[in-house]
Amino acid sequence: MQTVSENKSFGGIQGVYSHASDACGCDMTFGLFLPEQAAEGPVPVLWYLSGLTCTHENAMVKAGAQAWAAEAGIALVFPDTSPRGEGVADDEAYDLGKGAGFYVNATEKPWAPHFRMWDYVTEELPNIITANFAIAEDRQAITGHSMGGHGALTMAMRLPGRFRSVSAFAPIAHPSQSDWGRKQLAAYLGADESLWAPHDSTLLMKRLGFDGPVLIDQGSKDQFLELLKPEALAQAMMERRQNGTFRMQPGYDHSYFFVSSFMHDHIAFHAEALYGN
Ligand SMILES: N[C@@H](CCC(=O)N[C@@H](CS)C(=O)NCC(=O)O)C(=O)O
Repeated sequence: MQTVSENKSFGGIQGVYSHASDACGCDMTFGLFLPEQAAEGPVPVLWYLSGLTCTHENAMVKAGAQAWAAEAGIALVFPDTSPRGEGVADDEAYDLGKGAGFYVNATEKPWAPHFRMWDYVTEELPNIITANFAIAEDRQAITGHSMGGHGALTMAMRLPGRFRSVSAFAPIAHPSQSDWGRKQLAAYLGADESLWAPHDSTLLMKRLGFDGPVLIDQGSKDQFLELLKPEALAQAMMERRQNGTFRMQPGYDHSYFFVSSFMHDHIAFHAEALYGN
């Protein structure tokens, strides 16, 4: 693992690190904020998964999360959204290929050799951060924005016991029924839609739910509402009687101005779950 940069931030350190990834078969870069409490011993961690077109950097510089994470004594991890590098397949469209890994393990050409973001985020990167930093493995929570909200929700529901709480900002909530989903799941996983279901939060909510608290925020003026399908997830949460809160936030769009407006709420929500018994 190489240190790309380390900057003091709110008493802690905002680092950027790169490493050779076995899962993705290329070099990967991630951001990690460690609060100053990490000097005393392992701290809880909140994963933040980003959306389409993002790298590790967007949320790290625009979500305004470090101040609240420092206050709560929580580390933040900002993974990249896809494999990178010259030998990695890509598409001209912004919503497929690089910057659009959709947090799945691709099985189809030309994506299969590198696009293994599910394994990267759920297996390889957790091992790297717990081996190298003062992170409490038994106190993890996860959140994300848009495609990252989709990743956070699917990981939380499919890995019971891993995360104490899950939240999402404007998640892609029902990708198997959306143009933000059908195209990508077909490209990465093939035409058999039964293989898409484990990557659809609405279907997972109906089938599995989450054994912990859920918080979803969605802007009412989000320009991608028709693609995100928040009402499908809200309905599934009700049907499941899921422990959770779904908030429509009047007037907010899809941007990081929306994400940063509610970041304090999300970190406080996760802190309660992470510091409880
Ligand atoms: N570029 C696309 C939208 C992509 C987009 O909105 N990406 C969101 C996540 S889905 C984002 O976080 N973009 C990067 C940023 O705002 O920093 C478009 O204009 O249609």
